[in-house]
Amino acid sequence: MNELESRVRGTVHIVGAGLLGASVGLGLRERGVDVTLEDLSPTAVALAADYGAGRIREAGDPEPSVVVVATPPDVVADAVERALSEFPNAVVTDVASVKLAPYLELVRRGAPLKNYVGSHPMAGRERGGAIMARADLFTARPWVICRDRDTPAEALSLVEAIALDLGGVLTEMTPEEHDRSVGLVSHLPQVVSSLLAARLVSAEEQAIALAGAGLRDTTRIAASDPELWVQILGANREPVVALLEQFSADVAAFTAALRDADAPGAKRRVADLLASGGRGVGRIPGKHGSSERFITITVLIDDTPGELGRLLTELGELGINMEDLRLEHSPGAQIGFAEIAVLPEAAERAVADLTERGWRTL
Ligand SMILES: NC(=O)C1=CN([C@@H]2O[C@H](COP(=O)(O)OP(=O)(O)OC[C@H]3O[C@@H](n4cnc5c(N)ncnc54)[C@H](O)[C@@H]3O)[C@@H](O)[C@H]2O)C=CC1
Ligand SMILES: O=C(O)C(=O)Cc1ccc(O)cc1
Repeated sequence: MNELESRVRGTVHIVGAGLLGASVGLGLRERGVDVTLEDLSPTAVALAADYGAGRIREAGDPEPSVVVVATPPDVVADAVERALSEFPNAVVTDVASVKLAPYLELVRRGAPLKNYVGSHPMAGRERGGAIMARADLFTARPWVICRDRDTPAEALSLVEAIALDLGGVLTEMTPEEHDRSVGLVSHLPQVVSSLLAARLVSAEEQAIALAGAGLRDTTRIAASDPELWVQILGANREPVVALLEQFSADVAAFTAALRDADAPGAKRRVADLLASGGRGVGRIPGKHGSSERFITITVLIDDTPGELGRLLTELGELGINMEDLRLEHSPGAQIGFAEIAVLPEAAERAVADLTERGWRTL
């Protein structure tokens, strides 16, 4: 294995060896860090060890310098409290999707929180378990750190070292700021996506057959684990309920305007609401963390072996820097669509060069 340098000193112990725990373990192992694993489920911990996320912790192992709690949110406070008492010299962090409820619970129990620094990597997948883990899950993704006024610098820097080793982009917030923010950018989208996708359950087959990228884009996260999300939403209900109430008011205003679309001013209300959606999308950070937008060129590719490879080779030959790539299949047709994102200034030349080489673009 080609080992990279690590900023982490000592052993990292991971409690909860599922998607997040095993991904942290895999990334740190790639950098040569000594990682030990623990899970309530013997199968889960053995799986994570088999995938290379670390070794199962045994009696007599050295005390870790850092403990990463990656259990489901409802037992995070238990696991953090236990780690703080079992390893009094270690820094304990967690990766739970909510930050205020576990923190308040730890305060309520009177846990010694000097060595606890809550954190949350903004990266995940729709399905849990070590089998879905990836060493590069956190690359270029925000990693929120909730430090306290009393957090010692060494404790903070150990948690930051893990986040940075895994390619995360550090962001400091209070637990309240964190929960309000993820309520908007992660929890509300989850509910909206799930409810939208739920409309499809009883839909006619012929309607579903017409579905394309628009529906897929707006429902991708609806396939997420309901059990995890019941916990996340329950723990962050206050901000999420407020956001859902605002969202419901928007839906009601939109519905009223559309119902009376011929009334004076109604078309403008519909247009304004749609346009504000466009402005919102424009604020979502792009691949490089800025709100720079790319232009997507769609290239038609025959559904034959090697066609995509040929396209990628030719893009390289033409010196076209691809910022993102997505593949779509046309239902029922022997054709695929390669959606290539490029910088706006490169788009015109890319289309011209590809067309000259015989590619069909949309
Ligand atoms: N799934 C996602 O996309 C993301 C999840 N998170 C957070 O990461 C944490 C873990 O989530 P996932 O890895 O997706 O779940 P997961 O279900 O893949 O893994 C959780 C693991 O914790 C184990 N576990 C449960 N209770 C335990 C206990 N008391 N002691 C030790 N192990 C225990 C389970 O057996 C399981 O293997 C959650 O707090 C979640 O909010 C954070 C970012 C993204
Ligand atoms: O799909 C996405 O945008 C995600 O990155 C998913 C996700 C789910 C839960 C989290 O706590 C953080 C991230």
